[in-house]
Amino acid sequence: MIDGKILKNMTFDDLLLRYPFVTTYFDNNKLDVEGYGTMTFDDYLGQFDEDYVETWAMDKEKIKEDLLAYILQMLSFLGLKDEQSVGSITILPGQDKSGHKEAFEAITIKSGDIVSIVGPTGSGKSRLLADIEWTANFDTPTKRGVLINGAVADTKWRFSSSNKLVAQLSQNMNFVMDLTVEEFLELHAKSRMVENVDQVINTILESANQLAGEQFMRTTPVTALSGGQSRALMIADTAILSTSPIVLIDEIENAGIDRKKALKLLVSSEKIVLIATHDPTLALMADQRIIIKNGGIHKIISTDDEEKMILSELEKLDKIVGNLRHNLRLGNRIDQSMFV
Ligand SMILES: Nc1ncnc2c1ncn2[C@@H]1O[C@H](COP(=O)(O)OP(=O)(O)OP(=O)(O)O)[C@@H](O)[C@H]1O
Repeated sequence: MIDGKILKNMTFDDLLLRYPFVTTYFDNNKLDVEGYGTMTFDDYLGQFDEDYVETWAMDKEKIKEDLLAYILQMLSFLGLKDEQSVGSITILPGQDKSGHKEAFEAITIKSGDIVSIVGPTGSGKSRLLADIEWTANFDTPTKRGVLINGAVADTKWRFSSSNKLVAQLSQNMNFVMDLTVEEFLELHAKSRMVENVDQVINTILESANQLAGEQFMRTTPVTALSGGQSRALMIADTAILSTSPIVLIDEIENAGIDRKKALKLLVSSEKIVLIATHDPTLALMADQRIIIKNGGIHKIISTDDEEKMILSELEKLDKIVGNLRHNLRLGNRIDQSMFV
């Protein structure tokens, strides 16, 4: 949700990614923000000393208020206002496959949170994601309820194709159209009515290439992208251009993409990220994990310090496995030295 907090917490890079149109505000107000990407707006204003503020009659509070008002106005103009305002979702208990009531009161997930969903094959992980996508109102096989901002969801989320509550990143990302990466991103950026299409394409391409092992270019046809590259492209595109406040991921397989960076990119844009996974590294990257058993939510575990420590060990192991994979791909022999 948009309030003064974003000026305190978001860096310029984040602000520009989330609300690319703010560059116009900075230009109009003669604020030179070039080179301050890692700074927050509050910190940026903080560096103007009293003399400067007096000489130029700078009203810092007004600048902040106006920036927030500008963002809200632009979002409303672009028809994005409602989509931006999902601050939390709440899951209310239903029943498992045997009809037993789920033993929790309510699970609330806030924007910027990552939640993993684990459980045996066929236990109901995808079903939970589907309940969220459908904003279940005790009318799905699980009889769960899903609230948006603590209230029963507006039916617009269910039936509107432009007001998408959820962006899905599924296992298979096969492009069928004959477009280059640039053309694909341009189409998407234009449909979102962003101002600085070229800059947004650059940002997405840069982010995607940071996630993918093998680099690709603007001119690469989307049909020529590898599994990992297309996944990286879709993740960067979702984080930067999609206005859906919730991202549902049905397992990011290990297709050579940096999964930690990918999750970071998604949550940096204040999205709620839910990820169904069998992978321990991904499960522990989440702040909380939901354990599903026989179709019901069986337990909710917060990732504690010990698990976070184990996560960093797991990441080292993943690195070793990644290196082995790389060597296998290059046709090298595997030897003991690769295990350190
Ligand atoms: N509480 C429930 N009541 C009735 N049916 C359920 C319930 N939960 C899940 N199911 C059904 O069980 C089947 C398997 O569930 P689902 O596909 O969600 O499993 P999964 O954990 O995602 O499996 P996998 O790990 O193989 O992807 C689906 O048909 C789903 O609709």
